[in-house]
Amino acid sequence: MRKLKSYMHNYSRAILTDTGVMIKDQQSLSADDVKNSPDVFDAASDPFGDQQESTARSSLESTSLISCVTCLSDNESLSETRGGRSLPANTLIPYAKILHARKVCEVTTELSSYRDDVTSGQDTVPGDPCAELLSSLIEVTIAKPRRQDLVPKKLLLRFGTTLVGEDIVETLMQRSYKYSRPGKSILVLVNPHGGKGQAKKLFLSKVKPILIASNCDVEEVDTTHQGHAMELARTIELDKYDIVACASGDGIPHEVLNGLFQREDRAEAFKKLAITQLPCGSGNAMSLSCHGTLNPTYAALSVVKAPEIRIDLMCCTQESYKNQPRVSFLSQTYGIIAESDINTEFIRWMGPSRFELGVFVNILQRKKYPCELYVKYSAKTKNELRDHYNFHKKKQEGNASGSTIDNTRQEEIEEAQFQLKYSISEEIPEDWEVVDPAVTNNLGIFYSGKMPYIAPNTKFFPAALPCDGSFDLVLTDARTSLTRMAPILLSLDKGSHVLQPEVIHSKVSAYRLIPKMENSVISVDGEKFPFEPLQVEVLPGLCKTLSYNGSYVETDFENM
Ligand SMILES: Nc1ncnc2c1ncn2[C@@H]1O[C@H](COP(=O)(O)OP(=O)(O)OP(=O)(O)O)[C@@H](O)[C@H]1O
Repeated sequence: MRKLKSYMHNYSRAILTDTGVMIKDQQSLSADDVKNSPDVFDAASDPFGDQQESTARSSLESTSLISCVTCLSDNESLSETRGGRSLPANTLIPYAKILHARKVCEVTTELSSYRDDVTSGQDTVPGDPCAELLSSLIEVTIAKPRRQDLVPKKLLLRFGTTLVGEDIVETLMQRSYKYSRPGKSILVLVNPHGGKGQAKKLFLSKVKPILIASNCDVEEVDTTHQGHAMELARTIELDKYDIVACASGDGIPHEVLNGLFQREDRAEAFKKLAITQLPCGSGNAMSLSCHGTLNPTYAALSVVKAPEIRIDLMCCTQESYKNQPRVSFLSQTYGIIAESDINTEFIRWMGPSRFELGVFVNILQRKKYPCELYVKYSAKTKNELRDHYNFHKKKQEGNASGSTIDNTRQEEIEEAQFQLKYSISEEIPEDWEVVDPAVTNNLGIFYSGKMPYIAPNTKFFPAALPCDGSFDLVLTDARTSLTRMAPILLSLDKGSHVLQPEVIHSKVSAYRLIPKMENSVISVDGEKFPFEPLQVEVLPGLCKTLSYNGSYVETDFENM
């Protein structure tokens, strides 16, 4: 009894605004109300189901509420508290940080022991002030900033008298899920070896609480071996899930997409499931590019809130697996970048800097990676590329401007969309062009990609767009002087390396790469592939994923 009564002392009055919930002031039941109220508010268990923090600590609760809500405010001046235990008036909780809302009486009906033991099955007593208050209180779960992370936090709010009960909850949920649908069913694939063995811990301690607090159905499967995620994706029950979230690096989404690609009902699979990443690995380009973060808690919020978008995939064919092409969502690379990624596995303990070290050493050595390269261009020159980018960016913004997103609409995907236009066994098509052999015989970097960020502070493909039916190709000549290579490498964080005259940057829809070396590395989505000719073509709009702003993270390419 003490627990619920003391909790009730600390609800806040609030109003809905256009951008969020505004806290007006803190309220409490009068001592008389509490004293005279029947034991209808007695609860043996925590009425708000918060197992991590007991409501017995409610005297501390108001303090933590203060810090939580003030942290949510964008405006520092709003964070001043008035009068010790009160919530700061005029504090705004943005809808983007509201995970769930429900009426408190719904919470209490869940406490069957409370109802049965205390009320003997009776409904609330008419005229009882506490009961009336209870029926007007809303439990709102928010994602509260705590240090670097977000943690779920429950608040008890009473809204203005004109909108009460169900309407408030409905309005709150609609505004909080403007671009998404609450309560999604998520299959989480955790690679326990991902991220230097931290992935499982990160998922359980940081991600899962946010997904659960958002009322999502979460099923978790640990991958037990290489290729396991691919096997799982081949047999996933499509009706059961909305999202497959990979608590891993980029390796597990690569496997999931390939598992789905191998299904007989792949059109249905790619239509139904959104594939996303919770950044728990060492390479987390998908999360960086789509959720705009490496922090698993912020990515979890994005998974819950972000709209679904369609992105192009790239389909790879090599002689070794000619009859079963593989899909790539991120990149293919040969030369310096591939060697720096794959051949530095032995210094994995260094984390992402091992890659930079590898690139640096290879560039210092002016190592070259001769090849033949044939390309089907979408935009060959830098000017053409800019036009292509501007056109597709505008088109994409036009599509997204339709205010709220219709979550019930499923884009049709058909088997014909999986059929390749080109075969690696056939001659180079007539409308493809050969890249100047003077460059390809002295190739330094070969990197083709579909997402802007490949690592933190490495905006390698700043002109990448989710669904423009093409992908970016970046090439350099190993003969470029070190004095010219240095500024190129140093501008990778801004993405302006592609503007340097020594960097070849095009948009392509297909290519064939024929290495002219005995031994080197081809890497696809960070995984080592056979060292033999590689043909890649775009498969437009096949993959459904989640992206926090309805596109990739902003790269500012148009202003470069
Ligand atoms: N239980 C397991 N044991 C060993 N390897 C596994 C296991 N589960 C998945 N893998 C493999 O681990 C590889 C890397 O996975 P992931 O991308 O999630 O991790 P990572 O830490 O980011 O590694 P990377 O640096 O390769 O990106 C994948 O090829 C995957 O098949």
